[in-house]
Amino acid sequence: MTSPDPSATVLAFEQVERRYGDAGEVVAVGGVDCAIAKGSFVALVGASGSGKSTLLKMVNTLVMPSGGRVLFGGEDVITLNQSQLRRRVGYVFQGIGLFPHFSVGENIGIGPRLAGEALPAERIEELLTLVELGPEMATRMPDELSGGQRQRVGVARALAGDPELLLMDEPFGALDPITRDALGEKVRELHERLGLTTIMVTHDMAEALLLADRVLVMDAGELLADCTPRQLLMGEGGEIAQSLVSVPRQQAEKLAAMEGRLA
Ligand SMILES: Nc1ncnc2c1ncn2[C@@H]1O[C@H](COP(=O)(O)OP(=O)(O)OP(=O)(O)O)[C@@H](O)[C@H]1O
Repeated sequence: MTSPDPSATVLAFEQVERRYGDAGEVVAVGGVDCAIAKGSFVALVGASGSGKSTLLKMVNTLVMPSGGRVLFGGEDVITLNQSQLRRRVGYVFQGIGLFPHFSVGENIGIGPRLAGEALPAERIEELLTLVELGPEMATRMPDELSGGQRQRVGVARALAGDPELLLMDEPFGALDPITRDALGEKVRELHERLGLTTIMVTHDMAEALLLADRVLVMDAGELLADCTPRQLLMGEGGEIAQSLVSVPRQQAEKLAAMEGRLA
């Protein structure tokens, strides 16, 4: 496993804030400070509405901060060339977001195409292979795919520009648990193989503990905990983080108790 390199910060949030409403009364993200090391796989967890998506969207400027800065490779993202930024940052959207009237191959190549470059068929095939889909999928339409296959296409599309950073917003939310597990492991393997830095938003603490090497917990726009899975399992991170950890823990305990009764 490639270990994260704490000496090389690839992404830094400096007092990042995003407010909504005429008077800025809705605080979606309220002053987040955090540095992400090159090569790390970070899970961003927290209740619905805690600001996870907003924080992620400020990295590739889909949302602009109301205050503070997001630095990518040491530079403020809003000063970077936007099409280059979109190439360097792969984004897997919540709810997949494939274009229904474009084929799978066209969906995968949409980022480079918007930047004026057509992806060759071999590259599309290579990207499909990376996510374990056959080359024949390139000509299919999104509604001819299963949810898991669509999500694989979403990952292939995010990887099309050879990104340094992969952002995933609740990528496996709508999938059955078996497909979800398989895709999670696939993404972790691609993270290692392609030398990526990855941030994944998830509601599922078990998924975060199993896949990530660092877990950030958000609540009401604030970063409440920044722990390794081991630290969380040892009881660190505070009350809200521990209430999230207690969900998979109690499930595991109930299953173990059932197994005990069956034995
Ligand atoms: N465009 C917007 N206008 C007004 N309020 C917004 C807007 N986008 C987000 N918000 C508010 O900001 C807060 C954080 O939203 P955000 O989508 O970042 O949360 P989240 O943690 O990603 O939630 P979920 O897990 O449900 O996707 C919420 O209260 C939300 O209603």
